[in-house]
Amino acid sequence: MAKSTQKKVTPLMQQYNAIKAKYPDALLLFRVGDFYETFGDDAVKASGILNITLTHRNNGGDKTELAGFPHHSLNTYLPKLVKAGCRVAICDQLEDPKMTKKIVKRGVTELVTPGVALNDEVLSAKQNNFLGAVFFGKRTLGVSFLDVSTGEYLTAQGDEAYIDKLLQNFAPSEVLISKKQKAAFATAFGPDFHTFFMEDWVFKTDYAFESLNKHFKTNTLKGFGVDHLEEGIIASGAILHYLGETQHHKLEHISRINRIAEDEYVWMDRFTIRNLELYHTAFAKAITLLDVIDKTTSPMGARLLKRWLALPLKNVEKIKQRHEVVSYLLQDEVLFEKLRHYIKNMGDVERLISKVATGKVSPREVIQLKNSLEAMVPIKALSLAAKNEALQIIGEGIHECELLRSKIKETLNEEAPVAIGKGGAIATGFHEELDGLRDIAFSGKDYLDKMLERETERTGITSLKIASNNVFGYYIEVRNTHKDKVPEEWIRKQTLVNAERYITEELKEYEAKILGAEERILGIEQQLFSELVQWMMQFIPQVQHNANLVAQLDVLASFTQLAKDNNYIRPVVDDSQALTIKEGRHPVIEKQLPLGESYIANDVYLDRTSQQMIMITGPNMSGKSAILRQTALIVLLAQMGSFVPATEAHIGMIDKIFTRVGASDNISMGESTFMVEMNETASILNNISDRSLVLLDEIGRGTSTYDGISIAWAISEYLHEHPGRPKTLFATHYHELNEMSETFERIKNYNVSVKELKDTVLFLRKLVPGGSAHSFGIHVAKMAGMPQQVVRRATKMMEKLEKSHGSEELTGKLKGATEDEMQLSFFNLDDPLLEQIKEEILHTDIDTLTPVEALMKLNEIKRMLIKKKENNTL
Ligand SMILES: Nc1ncnc2c1ncn2[C@@H]1O[C@H](COP(=O)(O)OP(=O)(O)OP(=O)(O)O)[C@@H](O)[C@H]1O
Repeated sequence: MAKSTQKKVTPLMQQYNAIKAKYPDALLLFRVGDFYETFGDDAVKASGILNITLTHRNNGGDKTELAGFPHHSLNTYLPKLVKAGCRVAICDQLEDPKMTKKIVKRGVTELVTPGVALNDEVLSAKQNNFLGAVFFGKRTLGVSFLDVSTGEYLTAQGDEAYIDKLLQNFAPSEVLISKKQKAAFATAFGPDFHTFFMEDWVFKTDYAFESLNKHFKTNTLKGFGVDHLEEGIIASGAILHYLGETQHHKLEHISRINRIAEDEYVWMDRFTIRNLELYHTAFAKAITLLDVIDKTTSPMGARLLKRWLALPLKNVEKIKQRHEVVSYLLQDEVLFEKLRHYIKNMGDVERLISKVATGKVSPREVIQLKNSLEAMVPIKALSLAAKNEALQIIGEGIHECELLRSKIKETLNEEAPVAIGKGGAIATGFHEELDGLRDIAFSGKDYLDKMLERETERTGITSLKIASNNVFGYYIEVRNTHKDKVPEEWIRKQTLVNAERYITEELKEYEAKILGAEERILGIEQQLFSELVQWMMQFIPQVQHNANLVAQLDVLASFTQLAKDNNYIRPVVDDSQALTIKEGRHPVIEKQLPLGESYIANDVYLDRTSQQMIMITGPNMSGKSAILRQTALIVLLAQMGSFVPATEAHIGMIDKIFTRVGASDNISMGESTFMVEMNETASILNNISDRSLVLLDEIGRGTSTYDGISIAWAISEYLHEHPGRPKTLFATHYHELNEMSETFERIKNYNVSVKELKDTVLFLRKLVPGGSAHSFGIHVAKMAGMPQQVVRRATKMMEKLEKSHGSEELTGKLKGATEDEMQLSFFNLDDPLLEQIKEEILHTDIDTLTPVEALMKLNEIKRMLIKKKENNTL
């Protein structure tokens, strides 16, 4: 393309080149007549993604690639381009080609990017589509999220782990970053986000505060409770700037900005969210918790449920309120069914009202909005009548929007079309002139018949005919036999062999009217509709408020349905410190068991005084992970306000949930699996509180057995001795860890029971007190279909190993290591290298050392020792 500009270029291509130069990183859809065309590299890309024909046009001697599609197919093709990750600039004709002799004026009217989309085909009903921005400040990081399709605008700031967690929760489709911080972002959050880099000056404090105040028409952001979040606001400012750049200027629906209040929600880091498979899984087809619990019937409800799942509450009173509502709805079946019925019939009010704000709403959608608002009237009445405080509060909050509804009703036709240009949007009786024009345009035949009748009677001519043709327009035809009866005022237009054609004053007027009528009808309809939409803007906050309340009702009704369908019970969440779950089940696994099999429920009890840590041993596949995860999921469900899969659950409020799975699948990231595992674990050890729930699954698995056991032992010891006394479940293959309960009083051993048959094991999946004697990996290998030969050989090898390296030997050593013995013997050696190591350790300030640093140091020492060993053997 660049080359072609130097040669002789057509005016159209000159215009194209000028516009393209302004949007170099976007795919430009260039409207030419009835088509959107793409040229050059854009054409190659578009034809590949859209599977449309790529042709060439000879452009001043240069061959330029060309691919296009009809303009009315934009809704089909645009989503495909955006979903493929393209930024798409839509360049339209800004004037009517008929009105100009020169080249039509064109300009970009919208830049659609993955994070800024309003098109229903690009959006998914059940999911928010967030645009994110991240700013690395000197003290802290700022983050902001905006869903332009719903108007939700959020900000927060905190350390890297917190921002990481939020990015995971809100899963933005696009993240804005300053060009200068490109590398910092990639290092901190990895390569998985769709990013866009902007000039550094956009990320400035003054500019951000100014932009937000200007947008909200405020002098300060204090009213939103975000004015102290400087880094967060910088990120939010970048988002507003980006909206301007992408030609999104109608943003009335973004009426407030909210702080994501970190302290109100249960902390879960990204590993935990991933491990618990809350809303995404490692395998695309696997079922998530969200899939199982989502019984919402409105898109707003579905989106809010995901938010509640990502941000479970810590406030015991609020949690209780939600449980109250579910209890109430369970017991008042009639109310519940009615509420569900009305919510189900509701459109996506939140997105509909955003479309009003952005001026992209169609007449049919306005009718949908009205119908949804009508459904809110009974919802309000039902909620108010309920004998439940939380429901009543919701009922009180719902605006009936009567004025809005009646105005829409009187303005629009109930059967309004999808596009205003199709006509018939405005209701009959709303606009006198419009009605008159419609009469003329649509009841023309009737009018002419009446005129014919009148003129026949007046003139006494029996064979009169009124018709029209392209050349002469409307006329009255008189056969020659009646020529003498023609009134004087009729003007002759055309003479035929047997007849004369005339025009009358009335017919002339009628003709003028009818010719302009259709065009005029469309003009008036368009104007009335845009006046209506403009007028509706004042109701945006009310409608958004309603949408939010209905979303809450929908989620609470969804919890009710879930409890009904799956036999969940009401948990007790309070400020106590213990966790009691009786006959708990895994909400996802229990739905996936083969027909005829039932889930084996298990009890779990944890507290800070007698049973702080449970060491769960058991063979592979016995159900250890399931017990760990179900415990976390039950706590999560309870604290988001849902009932839980158990027969009893008493939960002393949990403020943080950590889960770690050994040897997770991060090998592809390049770090050694073990190091990743240790990094992940270290971040737990640094963040635990006295209300934390820690789940460790096979930690230490990523290294050799001895290393693994030592690490697992050290971590357990640390957690036991930590003043927070976090409640911990530790699943492990290493039955050697059972020895710990002898030394550490709050560690208790349990195992997932199995029955050993002649040469196989039967999984009973029951958690019972006591450790297990050995692991059963070989049995599982056999079950998995390993050849007999391999299984036999493995059994032999194990027997041999157990004889020569009794596991008692190892645990004995480990226990001994807690005394000073080993350290003394180590430091007594007077080798120069060991002397160096000794100095190194003595100069280490243990109080300020993080667990990761400790591991690095240990690794360093190990390397020195290995080197020495190699030198000695040489
Ligand atoms: N309580 C239960 N009732 C019925 N089936 C269960 C139960 N617990 C687990 N299962 C089934 O057993 C499978 C293995 O469970 P799980 O992954 O928890 O075992 P594990 O002991 O952690 O194994 P590994 O040590 O190999 O990780 C599950 O996928 C599930 O299908």
